[in-house]
Amino acid sequence: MKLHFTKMHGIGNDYIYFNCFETEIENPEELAIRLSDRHFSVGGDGIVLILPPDEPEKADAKMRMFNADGSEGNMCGNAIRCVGKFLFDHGLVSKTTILVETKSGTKRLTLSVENGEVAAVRVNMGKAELAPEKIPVTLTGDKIVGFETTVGGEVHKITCVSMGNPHNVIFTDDPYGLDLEKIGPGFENDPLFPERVNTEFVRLTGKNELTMRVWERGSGETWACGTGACAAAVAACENGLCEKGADILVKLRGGDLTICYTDDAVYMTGPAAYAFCGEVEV
Ligand SMILES: N[C@@H](CCC[C@H](N)C(=O)O)C(=O)O
Repeated sequence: MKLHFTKMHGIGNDYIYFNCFETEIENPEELAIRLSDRHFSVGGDGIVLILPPDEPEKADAKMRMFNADGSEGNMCGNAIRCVGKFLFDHGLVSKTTILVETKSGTKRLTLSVENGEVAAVRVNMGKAELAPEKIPVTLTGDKIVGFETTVGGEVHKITCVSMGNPHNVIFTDDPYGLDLEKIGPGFENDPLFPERVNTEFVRLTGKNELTMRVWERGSGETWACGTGACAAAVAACENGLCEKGADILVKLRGGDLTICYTDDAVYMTGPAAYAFCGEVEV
């Protein structure tokens, strides 16, 4: 059986998208593992299903995302911008404010359309959760901010944030000097994080400007992570490095995102792009 796919990326965080308004995908976990392989298949950081909403009166579409190891993520910031662009370009919605159901709640997307093209997508990513049990991280207290502990076999100051999925933020002088392939798995699988964790390695590089790399649970190093950029901005504000309520420029391997952290919600703005489309035998 052949499946039509669209490969899209949000600043280099690339997923294989399936239009599930038309096609039913069985066993997405297994498909994610198979198709994400960059040597023997399409290649990507995982797969994303664009589905009809569970509650059509309340949302326009639903998204499910699967990491390259087949695990399902609750939320994906870069993918949801691509989903917004896909829905608009394929006539599945004809408006620029779109509601998309995810495993971590319904998110509101605002599309900036210039000459018929989606130039950028702003997403209300919901409230950042800092309570340890919401991450989850096996530490106690109201929040874990700049807390010194052993993780991945070494002592680090960690800041933990949930953006629907778990994030652990480390401030470091030289994110690009780190051997993430070597140290990433130690963070991801540390018993401090019972559901594993995404880890951001972040440096303050200007006023309200951060430079980061990310090691994602289930996919390894990716060129960008939308929820990770939000977590980095939240952590920077909580550690007194950036301003709450201001636009924070987050520079990732594949490009830039603008993040704004408020008490009620975190807002993420960035691009979404097509790479190619095709058919794959499954
Ligand atoms: N790349 C994503 C996050 C994908 C999910 C993550 N690896 C998880 O399992 O928590 C983003 O852009 O937010």
